[in-house]
Amino acid sequence: MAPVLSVQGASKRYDSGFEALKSVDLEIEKGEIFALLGPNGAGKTTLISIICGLVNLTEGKITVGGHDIVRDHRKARSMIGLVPQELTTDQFEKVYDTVSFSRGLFGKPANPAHIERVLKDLTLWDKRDNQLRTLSGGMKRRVMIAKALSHEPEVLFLDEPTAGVDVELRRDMWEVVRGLREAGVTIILTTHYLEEAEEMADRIGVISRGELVLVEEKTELMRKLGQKRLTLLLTEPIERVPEALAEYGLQLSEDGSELVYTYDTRAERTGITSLMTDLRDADIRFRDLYTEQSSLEEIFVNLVRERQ
Ligand SMILES: Nc1ncnc2c1ncn2[C@@H]1O[C@H](COP(=O)(O)OP(=O)(O)OP(=O)(O)O)[C@@H](O)[C@H]1O
Repeated sequence: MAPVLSVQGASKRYDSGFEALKSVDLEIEKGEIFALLGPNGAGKTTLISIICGLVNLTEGKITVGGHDIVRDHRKARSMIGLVPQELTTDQFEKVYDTVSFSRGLFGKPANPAHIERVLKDLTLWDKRDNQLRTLSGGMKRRVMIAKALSHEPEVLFLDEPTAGVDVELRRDMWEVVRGLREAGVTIILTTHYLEEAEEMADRIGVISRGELVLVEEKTELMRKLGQKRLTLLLTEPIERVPEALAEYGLQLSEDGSELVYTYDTRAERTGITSLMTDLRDADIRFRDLYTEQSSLEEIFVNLVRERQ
């Protein structure tokens, strides 16, 4: 199946001469949730803005639903919904009116049944006659999503959907996004919250200094790049790690009762078997052990650091 979004060799040089994007290639399949991660200034907003037609492409080719974003701008744009970070709506307007007005901006004929479905999906139907200023922050965010969905786009961009919201609202937003995916919408979100990417995305792209340094299935990314930590709870505390075990780079807890061994799950040999033998030879015994996989956050920090 043809990808719903195709980005080929996309580069952006701002008038200042600054190269904000360097030949980015990316394909998004229909129905995916794709998370674009990157530190401040990495180029996330630039990429989204180009796809949405807000910033001009310097080089490359981008299609949305097969439509070229430059040559066939209107068609491409009509397939995209964009939920900006900021709430940009007249606070005195009513929910229903602002959502159906957004649809009109795309030159689409009125479709009350669609607006009703969108509002119901986002549990806004009961609030349809409320002025926006009377809604909670979470409800206002839902209205922004409803507006972006009003013209039946195939791809929805969410720019930092949960920036600065509390934990409860964040979980609520995740539910909304999952529901949208079930309804067949392809979702591309940018986030600083790794927990968010870890929780929701099917695939993750990491952008750093204008380069898409990695695109990977989330589970594969965790598996491939993840380091594991093996913690041994010692029977008797020790004062220091014996010289004979130096090669393992073990970390001893302050009270001397836990030893931590970090190993790479990608490596052919993890070194665990020989560590066990060497521990026995050094007469270090343990009463229990557990392993932990590093979080996406650690993976991400390591990856970006490697590139700097
Ligand atoms: N109009 C512009 N002219 C010149 N440089 C720009 C312009 N807009 C953005 N940049 C630069 O391009 C780089 C990428 O910016 P962009 O906003 O795409 O980053 P981002 O990944 O979205 O960051 P954030 O997470 O902070 O939103 C930054 O270094 C920024 O200063």
